[in-house]
Amino acid sequence: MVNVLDNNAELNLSHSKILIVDDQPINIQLIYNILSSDYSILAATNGDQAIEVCQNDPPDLVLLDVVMPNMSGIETCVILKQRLSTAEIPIIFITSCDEQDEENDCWESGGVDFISKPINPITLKNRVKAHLSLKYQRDILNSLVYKDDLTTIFNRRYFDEHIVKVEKSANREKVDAAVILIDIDHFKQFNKIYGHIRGDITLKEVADSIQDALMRPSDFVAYMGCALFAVVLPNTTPQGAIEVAIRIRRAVFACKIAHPDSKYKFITVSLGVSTVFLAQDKMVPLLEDAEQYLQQAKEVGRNICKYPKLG
Ligand SMILES: Nc1nc2c(ncn2[C@@H]2O[C@H](COP(=O)(O)OP(=O)(O)OP(=O)(O)O)[C@@H](O)[C@H]2O)c(=O)[nH]1
Repeated sequence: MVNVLDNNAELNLSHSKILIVDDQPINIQLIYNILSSDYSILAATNGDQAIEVCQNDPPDLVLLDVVMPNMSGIETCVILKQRLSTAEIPIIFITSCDEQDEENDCWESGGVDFISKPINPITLKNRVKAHLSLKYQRDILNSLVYKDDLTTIFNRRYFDEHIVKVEKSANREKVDAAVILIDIDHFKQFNKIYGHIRGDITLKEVADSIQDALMRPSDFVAYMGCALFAVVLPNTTPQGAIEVAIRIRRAVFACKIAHPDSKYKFITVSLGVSTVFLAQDKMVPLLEDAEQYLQQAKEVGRNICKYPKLG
């Protein structure tokens, strides 16, 4: 069990990644010189680039210049806070202005702190360390609350809380989203043959192969209990979701975990895919829908994906 209140937390901060966002390369260089001996540094010279980096390679902290051409730091922060995959990244503003209005904008847009220019290296180092420590401790708490002990992937509680956000955001922004339900076939029999300890190891192996089949940082898989897994794919077309489901089915089969009582002779999974279509005006309960397709997959012989007809 990890000790959340461990005073040695700073030992782990050296793995932290910090994104510096400033339209002036000389300012990036200045901050880089102060922090690069303690942390890994990423850099972006405008808001669009910063958002792209946060989505594809999420940093532990962003140092964001307020005044930038095209998209300001405040606008960039608002977008990062709106998106599910980037909302939790702490943002410290770097500001050259000492007006109260700008300070208020920094807080209101979702920043956790701000540092005034000219930068005092000691202040920068201490603020960064303080916010990384907070994030580190929050990550540990989240992992205790939201991770499944056996499989180490997300648990049912995480799924329940996040599916609501994904469904709402898909309907509000009129983007696609999908859920894939995955059930291990004839697992009762597998436990009977090999025992529960081997069964547990197999659950972990299946969880790992599903996780490895997911390519985007915003995708996630949760263990729902009873050999059932749920994958959530925000911002994914129905066609894309079906491709992921097929990839998962193949990945699990490719593990070649012997199962003498299966007609395929190896552990297989059945999958049900449910999708929210772009611009659809009614809310589709993704989980219930996926459950029906999973049932169909079980009925037609297992080791298969079932999904809605594409229009
Ligand atoms: N080893 C192990 N087994 C578990 C765990 N949780 C649930 N199971 C077993 O997983 C099996 C799930 O069975 P079901 O999904 O109902 O049925 P099945 O035998 O897989 O058959 P089909 O799903 O119809 O292919 C049950 O036998 C549970 O006891 C666990 O944490 N560890």
